[in-house]
Amino acid sequence: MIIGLTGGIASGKSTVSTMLKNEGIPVVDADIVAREVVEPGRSPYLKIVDHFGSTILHEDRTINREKLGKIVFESEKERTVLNQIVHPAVREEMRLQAAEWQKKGHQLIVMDIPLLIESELLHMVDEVLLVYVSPRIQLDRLRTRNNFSIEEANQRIDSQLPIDEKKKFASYVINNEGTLEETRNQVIHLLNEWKKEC
Ligand SMILES: CC(C)(COP(=O)(O)OP(=O)(O)OC[C@H]1O[C@@H](n2cnc3c(N)ncnc32)[C@H](O)[C@@H]1O)[C@@H](O)C(=O)NCCC(=O)NCCS
Ligand SMILES: Nc1ncnc2c1ncn2[C@@H]1O[C@H](COP(=O)(O)OP(=O)(O)OP(=O)(O)O)[C@@H](O)[C@H]1O
Repeated sequence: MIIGLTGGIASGKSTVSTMLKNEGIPVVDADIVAREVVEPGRSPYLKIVDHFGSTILHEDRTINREKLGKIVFESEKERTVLNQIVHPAVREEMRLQAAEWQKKGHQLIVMDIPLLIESELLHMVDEVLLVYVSPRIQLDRLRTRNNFSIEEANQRIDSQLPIDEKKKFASYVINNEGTLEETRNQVIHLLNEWKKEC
């Protein structure tokens, strides 16, 4: 069974995926894969430099994610260009990684995909697990973690489907508004449920 783990930016996907990994569940993480496929020399990297120019590079020619982030979260048009370059490579690599885990005998695999619903990737997973926090908590945690102004944080939140809309697509919801211990208890409860199904 492949579980798609999703949620809004800074809702706690990485927090939950770390808890799942600690319980021995393989997690394929779209954010990590999206970093790997834009390493210098890879095809998406070349396309990004071609479109956005070398001003978005650090001196060592790696991508300056802060600069690129500023451009794409200020412009839907530029974000669409970046998504069209990066997403096909991310999807392909994630499929390969999930297949590797299946070959090793794992029956339960989690794919952590922030844009699972927006990018119409629901066909890649059997069930959707949403990590939920209220929009207020989401804004506060995002601002604190990234040191963003309200405007910068809202740009990123507004680039995604609102978290309350995402809830409608979920078969399971973890409420991450409380303590980490409360979240961990929900993770363990779900794992027990899934293990019965596998
Ligand atoms: C814009 C980039 C350079 C900013 O990099 P940065 O290191 O600051 O952020 P990071 O990659 O860790 O992403 C943090 C979060 O931002 C959100 N986010 C990232 N990309 C997007 C996007 N294209 N649209 C909406 N939200 C996004 C997600 O919630 C993600 O978890 C980077 O996010 C990127 O290359 N995005 C395009 C690829 C993508 O869509 N990744 C998301 C999973 S496929
Ligand atoms: N239950 C919690 N209580 C307090 N802080 C939390 C809790 N869960 C997560 N956080 C904090 O909120 C922030 C966002 O969490 P996390 O990085 O897990 O979110 P994410 O959904 O993976 O983010 P992104 O979309 O950017 O990848 C982090 O700073 C994290 O430490």
